[in-house]
Amino acid sequence: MAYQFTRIAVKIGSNVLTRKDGSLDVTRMSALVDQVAELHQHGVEVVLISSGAVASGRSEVKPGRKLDPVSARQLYSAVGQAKLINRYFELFREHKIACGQVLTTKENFGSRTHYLNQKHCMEVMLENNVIPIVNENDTISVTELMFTDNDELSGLIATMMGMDALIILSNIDGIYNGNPSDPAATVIREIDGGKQDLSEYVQTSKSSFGRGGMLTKCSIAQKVADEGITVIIGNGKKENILPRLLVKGSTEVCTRFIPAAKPVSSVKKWIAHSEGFAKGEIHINKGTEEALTGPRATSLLLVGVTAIIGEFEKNDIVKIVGEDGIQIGVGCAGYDSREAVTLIGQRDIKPLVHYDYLYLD
Ligand SMILES: Nc1ncnc2c1ncn2[C@@H]1O[C@H](COP(=O)(O)OP(=O)(O)O)[C@@H](O)[C@H]1O
Ligand SMILES: N[C@@H](CCC(=O)OP(=O)(O)O)C(=O)O
Repeated sequence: MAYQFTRIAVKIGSNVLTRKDGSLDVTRMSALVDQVAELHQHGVEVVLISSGAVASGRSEVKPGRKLDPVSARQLYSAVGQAKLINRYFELFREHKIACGQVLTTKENFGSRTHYLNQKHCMEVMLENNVIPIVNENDTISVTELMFTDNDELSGLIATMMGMDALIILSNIDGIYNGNPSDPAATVIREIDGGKQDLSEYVQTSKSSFGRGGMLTKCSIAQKVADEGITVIIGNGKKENILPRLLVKGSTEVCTRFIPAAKPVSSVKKWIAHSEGFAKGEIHINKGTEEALTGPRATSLLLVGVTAIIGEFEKNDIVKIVGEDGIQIGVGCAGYDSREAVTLIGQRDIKPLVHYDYLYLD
Protein backbone atom coordinates (compact mmCIF):
# COMPACT_ATOMS: atom_id res chain seq x y z
CA MET A 1 0.00 0.00 0.00
CA ALA A 2 1.38 3.46 -0.88
CA TYR A 3 0.80 6.24 1.63
CA GLN A 4 0.83 10.01 1.15
CA PHE A 5 3.27 10.81 3.97
CA THR A 6 6.42 9.35 5.45
CA ARG A 7 6.44 11.08 8.86
CA ILE A 8 3.25 11.81 10.79
CA ALA A 9 1.90 12.69 14.22
CA VAL A 10 -1.38 11.03 15.18
CA LYS A 11 -3.44 12.46 18.03
CA ILE A 12 -5.99 10.14 19.57
CA GLY A 13 -8.62 12.04 21.55
CA SER A 14 -9.99 11.02 24.96
CA ASN A 15 -13.40 10.19 23.57
CA VAL A 16 -11.99 7.92 20.85
CA LEU A 17 -10.49 5.72 23.56
CA THR A 18 -13.37 5.97 26.00
CA ARG A 19 -16.65 4.09 26.16
CA LYS A 20 -19.93 5.84 27.07
CA ASP A 21 -19.48 4.85 30.74
CA GLY A 22 -16.01 6.45 30.79
CA SER A 23 -14.00 3.21 30.80
CA LEU A 24 -11.08 2.56 28.44
CA ASP A 25 -12.20 1.10 25.10
CA VAL A 26 -9.51 -1.55 24.67
CA THR A 27 -11.07 -2.88 21.46
CA ARG A 28 -10.78 0.54 19.81
CA MET A 29 -7.27 0.95 21.14
CA SER A 30 -6.26 -2.41 19.74
CA ALA A 31 -7.75 -1.53 16.32
CA LEU A 32 -5.80 1.74 16.25
CA VAL A 33 -2.57 -0.02 17.20
CA ASP A 34 -3.13 -2.46 14.29
CA GLN A 35 -3.51 0.52 11.97
CA VAL A 36 -0.38 2.28 13.26
CA ALA A 37 1.49 -1.01 12.91
CA GLU A 38 0.33 -1.26 9.27
CA LEU A 39 1.69 2.24 8.56
CA HIS A 40 4.91 1.51 10.45
CA GLN A 41 5.46 -1.66 8.43
CA HIS A 42 5.12 0.41 5.25
CA GLY A 43 7.88 2.75 6.35
CA VAL A 44 5.75 5.59 7.77
CA GLU A 45 7.32 7.10 10.91
CA VAL A 46 4.60 7.68 13.49
CA VAL A 47 4.51 9.61 16.76
CA LEU A 48 1.33 9.00 18.73
CA ILE A 49 -0.12 11.64 21.02
CA SER A 50 -2.57 9.71 23.11
CA SER A 51 -5.08 11.03 25.62
CA GLY A 52 -6.92 8.65 27.92
CA ALA A 53 -4.91 8.67 31.15
CA VAL A 54 -7.62 10.27 33.27
CA ALA A 55 -10.34 8.15 31.67
CA SER A 56 -8.37 4.92 32.21
CA GLY A 57 -7.65 5.69 35.85
CA ARG A 58 -11.20 6.57 36.78
CA SER A 59 -12.40 2.98 36.82
CA GLU A 60 -9.36 1.71 38.75
CA VAL A 61 -9.53 3.73 41.97
CA LYS A 62 -12.40 4.66 44.20
CA PRO A 63 -11.31 7.61 46.37
CA GLY A 64 -12.32 7.36 50.03
CA ARG A 65 -13.56 10.98 50.09
CA LYS A 66 -14.88 13.44 47.52
CA LEU A 67 -11.88 14.88 45.71
CA ASP A 68 -11.49 18.37 44.28
CA PRO A 69 -11.02 18.40 40.45
CA VAL A 70 -7.23 18.88 40.60
CA SER A 71 -6.69 16.01 43.09
CA ALA A 72 -9.02 13.74 41.09
CA ARG A 73 -7.15 14.47 37.86
CA GLN A 74 -3.80 13.84 39.52
CA LEU A 75 -4.93 10.59 41.09
CA TYR A 76 -6.69 9.19 38.01
CA SER A 77 -3.94 10.19 35.60
CA ALA A 78 -1.18 8.70 37.79
CA VAL A 79 -2.92 5.33 37.79
CA GLY A 80 -4.46 5.64 34.33
CA GLN A 81 -1.27 6.55 32.46
CA ALA A 82 0.41 3.41 33.82
CA LYS A 83 -2.53 1.34 32.63
CA LEU A 84 -2.69 3.09 29.24
CA ILE A 85 0.98 2.74 28.37
CA ASN A 86 1.00 -0.84 29.59
CA ARG A 87 -1.85 -1.66 27.19
CA TYR A 88 -0.09 0.07 24.30
CA PHE A 89 3.11 -1.78 25.10
CA GLU A 90 1.39 -5.18 25.01
CA LEU A 91 -0.63 -4.35 21.89
CA PHE A 92 2.40 -3.13 19.92
CA ARG A 93 4.41 -6.13 21.10
CA GLU A 94 1.94 -8.42 19.33
CA HIS A 95 3.19 -6.73 16.13
CA LYS A 96 6.81 -7.04 17.29
CA ILE A 97 7.02 -3.26 17.51
CA ALA A 98 8.48 -1.44 20.51
CA CYS A 99 6.82 1.69 21.84
CA GLY A 100 7.96 4.11 24.55
CA GLN A 101 6.40 6.68 26.82
CA VAL A 102 7.14 10.41 26.58
CA LEU A 103 5.43 12.53 29.21
CA THR A 104 5.76 16.27 28.91
CA THR A 105 4.54 19.57 30.30
CA LYS A 106 3.96 23.05 28.90
CA GLU A 107 7.11 24.25 30.67
CA ASN A 108 9.20 21.88 28.53
CA PHE A 109 8.29 23.88 25.44
CA GLY A 110 9.32 27.22 26.94
CA SER A 111 13.03 26.57 27.18
CA ARG A 112 15.04 25.79 24.07
CA THR A 113 17.20 23.25 25.93
CA HIS A 114 14.22 21.23 27.17
CA TYR A 115 12.62 21.56 23.74
CA LEU A 116 15.70 20.15 22.02
CA ASN A 117 16.03 17.38 24.63
CA GLN A 118 12.49 16.24 23.92
CA LYS A 119 13.04 16.42 20.18
CA HIS A 120 16.25 14.45 20.47
CA CYS A 121 14.54 11.78 22.56
CA MET A 122 11.83 11.24 19.96
CA GLU A 123 14.30 11.36 17.06
CA VAL A 124 16.39 8.61 18.63
CA MET A 125 13.26 6.56 19.27
CA LEU A 126 12.12 6.86 15.64
CA GLU A 127 15.61 6.11 14.38
CA ASN A 128 15.44 2.85 16.34
CA ASN A 129 11.94 1.96 15.12
CA VAL A 130 10.37 2.71 18.49
CA ILE A 131 6.98 4.43 18.44
CA PRO A 132 6.88 7.39 20.84
CA ILE A 133 3.57 7.67 22.73
CA VAL A 134 3.26 11.18 24.07
CA ASN A 135 0.90 12.55 26.70
CA GLU A 136 0.86 15.51 29.00
CA ASN A 137 2.21 14.70 32.45
CA ASP A 138 -1.17 15.30 34.07
CA THR A 139 0.13 14.48 37.53
CA ILE A 140 2.13 17.69 37.74
CA SER A 141 0.50 19.95 35.14
CA VAL A 142 -2.32 21.71 36.91
CA THR A 143 -4.34 24.89 36.29
CA GLU A 144 -2.41 27.51 34.29
CA LEU A 145 0.49 25.12 33.69
CA MET A 146 -1.74 22.84 31.61
CA PHE A 147 -2.00 22.67 27.83
CA THR A 148 -5.48 23.70 26.67
CA ASP A 149 -5.79 20.08 25.62
CA ASN A 150 -3.86 17.40 23.76
CA ASP A 151 -4.67 19.09 20.44
CA GLU A 152 -2.38 21.93 21.48
CA LEU A 153 0.27 19.39 22.50
CA SER A 154 -0.06 17.49 19.23
CA GLY A 155 0.40 20.73 17.24
CA LEU A 156 3.61 21.46 19.13
CA ILE A 157 4.91 17.94 18.56
CA ALA A 158 4.07 18.01 14.84
CA THR A 159 5.95 21.29 14.43
CA MET A 160 8.85 20.22 16.63
CA MET A 161 9.36 16.95 14.75
CA GLY A 162 8.99 18.49 11.28
CA MET A 163 6.10 16.19 10.44
CA ASP A 164 4.56 15.93 6.96
CA ALA A 165 1.12 15.69 8.53
CA LEU A 166 -0.81 15.81 11.80
CA ILE A 167 -3.84 13.52 12.00
CA ILE A 168 -6.28 14.46 14.75
CA LEU A 169 -8.62 11.59 15.50
CA SER A 170 -11.82 12.55 17.29
CA ASN A 171 -15.30 11.02 17.54
CA ILE A 172 -16.61 12.93 14.54
CA ASP A 173 -15.88 12.80 10.78
CA GLY A 174 -14.47 16.34 10.60
CA ILE A 175 -15.61 19.93 10.97
CA TYR A 176 -19.26 20.40 10.04
CA ASN A 177 -20.57 23.58 8.44
CA GLY A 178 -23.24 23.79 11.16
CA ASN A 179 -24.39 21.91 14.22
CA PRO A 180 -23.19 18.31 13.67
CA SER A 181 -26.56 17.02 14.91
CA ASP A 182 -28.38 19.01 12.19
CA PRO A 183 -29.03 16.63 9.25
CA ALA A 184 -28.45 19.52 6.81
CA ALA A 185 -24.89 20.06 8.07
CA THR A 186 -22.04 18.50 6.08
CA VAL A 187 -18.33 18.02 6.67
CA ILE A 188 -16.11 20.79 5.28
CA ARG A 189 -13.71 18.71 3.20
CA GLU A 190 -10.95 21.27 2.68
CA ILE A 191 -9.80 24.37 4.51
CA ASP A 192 -7.16 26.64 3.05
CA GLY A 193 -4.71 27.29 5.93
CA GLY A 194 -5.54 30.05 8.40
CA LYS A 195 -7.55 32.28 6.06
CA GLN A 196 -11.05 30.97 6.79
CA ASP A 197 -13.00 32.07 9.89
CA LEU A 198 -14.53 28.87 11.27
CA SER A 199 -16.04 30.25 14.47
CA GLU A 200 -19.49 30.65 12.89
CA TYR A 201 -19.72 26.87 12.32
CA VAL A 202 -18.13 25.43 15.39
CA GLN A 203 -20.25 24.93 18.49
CA THR A 204 -18.61 25.47 21.85
CA SER A 205 -20.04 22.15 23.07
CA LYS A 206 -17.59 19.29 23.63
CA SER A 207 -17.84 15.53 23.66
CA SER A 208 -18.28 14.03 27.13
CA PHE A 209 -14.61 13.28 27.81
CA GLY A 210 -12.85 15.93 25.73
CA ARG A 211 -11.19 19.00 27.22
CA GLY A 212 -10.72 21.65 24.56
CA GLY A 213 -13.50 21.18 22.01
CA MET A 214 -13.62 21.66 18.26
CA LEU A 215 -12.76 25.36 18.35
CA THR A 216 -9.30 24.73 19.82
CA LYS A 217 -8.82 21.91 17.34
CA CYS A 218 -9.54 24.36 14.49
CA SER A 219 -7.22 27.10 15.66
CA ILE A 220 -4.38 24.63 16.29
CA ALA A 221 -4.97 23.02 12.89
CA GLN A 222 -4.84 26.39 11.12
CA LYS A 223 -1.64 27.40 12.89
CA VAL A 224 0.06 24.08 12.09
CA ALA A 225 -1.07 24.19 8.43
CA ASP A 226 0.32 27.72 8.18
CA GLU A 227 3.69 26.23 9.00
CA GLY A 228 3.58 23.91 6.04
CA ILE A 229 2.16 20.78 7.70
CA THR A 230 -1.02 19.08 6.39
CA VAL A 231 -3.62 18.63 9.14
CA ILE A 232 -6.43 16.09 8.89
CA ILE A 233 -9.32 15.84 11.33
CA GLY A 234 -11.00 12.44 11.05
CA ASN A 235 -13.13 9.96 12.94
CA GLY A 236 -11.03 7.63 15.10
CA LYS A 237 -14.04 5.42 15.80
CA LYS A 238 -14.32 4.30 12.16
CA GLU A 239 -12.83 1.01 11.04
CA ASN A 240 -9.33 1.16 9.57
CA ILE A 241 -9.51 4.94 9.51
CA LEU A 242 -5.77 5.71 9.43
CA PRO A 243 -4.87 3.71 6.31
CA ARG A 244 -8.10 4.88 4.67
CA LEU A 245 -7.26 8.53 5.31
CA LEU A 246 -3.62 8.25 4.36
CA VAL A 247 -3.58 6.03 1.32
CA LYS A 248 -2.64 7.88 -1.89
CA GLY A 249 -5.75 9.21 -3.61
CA SER A 250 -7.92 8.80 -0.49
CA THR A 251 -11.51 10.02 -0.71
CA GLU A 252 -12.34 9.26 2.94
CA VAL A 253 -14.60 11.86 4.61
CA CYS A 254 -12.50 14.18 6.80
CA THR A 255 -11.48 17.83 7.06
CA ARG A 256 -8.12 18.53 5.49
CA PHE A 257 -6.21 21.74 6.13
CA ILE A 258 -4.08 22.61 3.12
CA PRO A 259 -0.52 23.45 4.20
CA ALA A 260 1.05 26.80 3.38
CA ALA A 261 3.84 26.63 0.82
CA LYS A 262 6.27 28.96 2.61
CA PRO A 263 9.18 27.22 4.28
CA VAL A 264 9.76 28.29 7.89
CA SER A 265 12.93 27.46 9.85
CA SER A 266 12.46 24.99 12.71
CA VAL A 267 13.61 27.53 15.28
CA LYS A 268 11.07 30.04 14.03
CA LYS A 269 8.37 27.38 14.19
CA TRP A 270 9.22 26.72 17.82
CA ILE A 271 9.15 30.41 18.60
CA ALA A 272 5.85 30.92 16.76
CA HIS A 273 4.21 28.29 18.96
CA SER A 274 5.80 29.47 22.16
CA GLU A 275 4.04 32.76 22.79
CA GLY A 276 2.03 31.23 25.62
CA PHE A 277 5.25 30.43 27.47
CA ALA A 278 6.77 33.94 27.26
CA LYS A 279 8.58 34.88 30.45
CA GLY A 280 8.92 38.65 29.88
CA GLU A 281 8.40 41.59 27.56
CA ILE A 282 10.82 43.72 25.59
CA HIS A 283 9.49 47.17 24.71
CA ILE A 284 11.03 48.88 21.71
CA ASN A 285 10.94 52.33 20.11
CA LYS A 286 9.22 53.22 16.83
CA GLY A 287 12.41 53.17 14.73
CA THR A 288 13.28 49.68 15.88
CA GLU A 289 9.74 48.47 15.20
CA GLU A 290 9.97 49.84 11.65
CA ALA A 291 13.33 48.17 11.12
CA LEU A 292 12.11 44.80 12.44
CA THR A 293 8.92 44.80 10.39
CA GLY A 294 10.62 46.15 7.25
CA PRO A 295 11.74 44.07 4.27
CA ARG A 296 15.27 43.36 5.54
CA ALA A 297 16.18 40.62 8.03
CA THR A 298 17.00 42.63 11.16
CA SER A 299 17.92 41.56 14.70
CA LEU A 300 16.61 43.34 17.78
CA LEU A 301 19.42 45.47 19.25
CA LEU A 302 19.55 46.86 22.78
CA VAL A 303 19.95 50.37 21.41
CA GLY A 304 16.26 50.36 20.43
CA VAL A 305 14.93 48.92 23.68
CA THR A 306 12.93 51.24 25.95
CA ALA A 307 12.01 48.83 28.77
CA ILE A 308 12.34 45.25 29.90
CA ILE A 309 9.49 43.81 31.92
CA GLY A 310 9.53 40.56 33.88
CA GLU A 311 12.34 38.17 34.68
CA PHE A 312 13.75 35.75 32.14
CA GLU A 313 16.84 33.67 31.56
CA LYS A 314 18.98 33.58 28.42
CA ASN A 315 17.19 31.47 25.73
CA ASP A 316 13.75 32.01 27.29
CA ILE A 317 10.87 33.18 25.11
CA VAL A 318 10.00 36.89 25.35
CA LYS A 319 7.28 39.04 23.81
CA ILE A 320 8.29 42.05 21.73
CA VAL A 321 6.03 45.05 22.21
CA GLY A 322 5.92 48.27 20.15
CA GLU A 323 5.64 51.87 21.41
CA ASP A 324 1.82 51.76 21.24
CA GLY A 325 1.75 48.72 23.56
CA ILE A 326 0.84 46.29 20.79
CA GLN A 327 2.78 43.05 20.57
CA ILE A 328 4.63 42.69 17.28
CA GLY A 329 6.21 39.30 17.78
CA VAL A 330 8.05 36.86 20.00
CA GLY A 331 11.69 35.90 20.22
CA CYS A 332 14.30 33.98 22.12
CA ALA A 333 16.34 36.19 24.47
CA GLY A 334 20.10 36.41 23.95
CA TYR A 335 20.68 37.70 27.51
CA ASP A 336 18.99 37.13 30.86
CA SER A 337 16.77 40.00 32.01
CA ARG A 338 19.16 41.20 34.73
CA GLU A 339 22.01 41.67 32.26
CA ALA A 340 19.75 43.03 29.51
CA VAL A 341 18.42 45.81 31.78
CA THR A 342 21.95 47.05 32.43
CA LEU A 343 22.72 47.08 28.69
CA ILE A 344 19.65 49.01 27.43
CA GLY A 345 20.69 51.69 24.92
CA GLN A 346 24.09 50.16 24.12
CA ARG A 347 25.38 49.76 20.56
CA ASP A 348 27.85 47.35 19.00
CA ILE A 349 27.08 44.40 21.23
CA LYS A 350 25.38 41.13 20.37
CA PRO A 351 21.62 41.51 19.69
CA LEU A 352 19.05 40.96 22.42
CA VAL A 353 17.08 38.85 19.93
CA HIS A 354 18.89 37.55 16.87
CA TYR A 355 16.88 37.53 13.63
CA ASP A 356 17.08 33.73 13.45
CA TYR A 357 15.26 33.58 16.80
CA LEU A 358 12.67 36.21 16.03
CA TYR A 359 9.10 35.52 14.93
CA LEU A 360 6.98 38.51 13.90
CA ASP A 361 3.16 38.29 14.13
N1 LIG B 1 -18.92 22.36 13.63
C1 LIG B 1 -18.54 21.26 14.30
N2 LIG B 1 -18.08 20.19 13.64
C2 LIG B 1 -17.68 19.08 14.28
N3 LIG B 1 -17.68 18.93 15.63
C3 LIG B 1 -18.13 19.96 16.36
C4 LIG B 1 -18.56 21.17 15.74
N4 LIG B 1 -18.93 22.01 16.72
C5 LIG B 1 -18.73 21.37 17.89
N5 LIG B 1 -18.26 20.13 17.71
C6 LIG B 1 -18.00 19.17 18.79
O1 LIG B 1 -16.59 18.96 18.98
C7 LIG B 1 -16.39 17.62 19.46
C8 LIG B 1 -14.94 17.18 19.33
O2 LIG B 1 -14.09 17.96 20.17
P1 LIG B 1 -13.53 17.35 21.56
O3 LIG B 1 -14.67 17.03 22.45
O4 LIG B 1 -12.52 18.28 22.09
O5 LIG B 1 -12.86 15.99 21.08
P2 LIG B 1 -11.51 15.20 21.46
O6 LIG B 1 -11.67 14.59 22.81
O7 LIG B 1 -11.41 14.19 20.37
O8 LIG B 1 -10.34 16.16 21.45
C9 LIG B 1 -17.36 16.82 18.65
O9 LIG B 1 -17.72 15.60 19.25
C10 LIG B 1 -18.56 17.78 18.49
O10 LIG B 1 -19.54 17.50 19.46
N1 LIG C 1 -3.82 14.24 29.15
C1 LIG C 1 -5.25 13.93 29.30
C2 LIG C 1 -6.00 14.28 28.05
C3 LIG C 1 -6.52 15.64 28.06
C4 LIG C 1 -7.17 16.11 26.77
O1 LIG C 1 -7.07 17.26 26.49
O2 LIG C 1 -7.78 15.24 25.95
P1 LIG C 1 -8.43 15.59 24.52
O3 LIG C 1 -9.77 16.22 24.76
O4 LIG C 1 -8.51 14.29 23.85
O5 LIG C 1 -7.54 16.52 23.76
C5 LIG C 1 -5.43 12.45 29.56
O6 LIG C 1 -4.61 11.65 29.10
O7 LIG C 1 -6.42 12.09 30.20
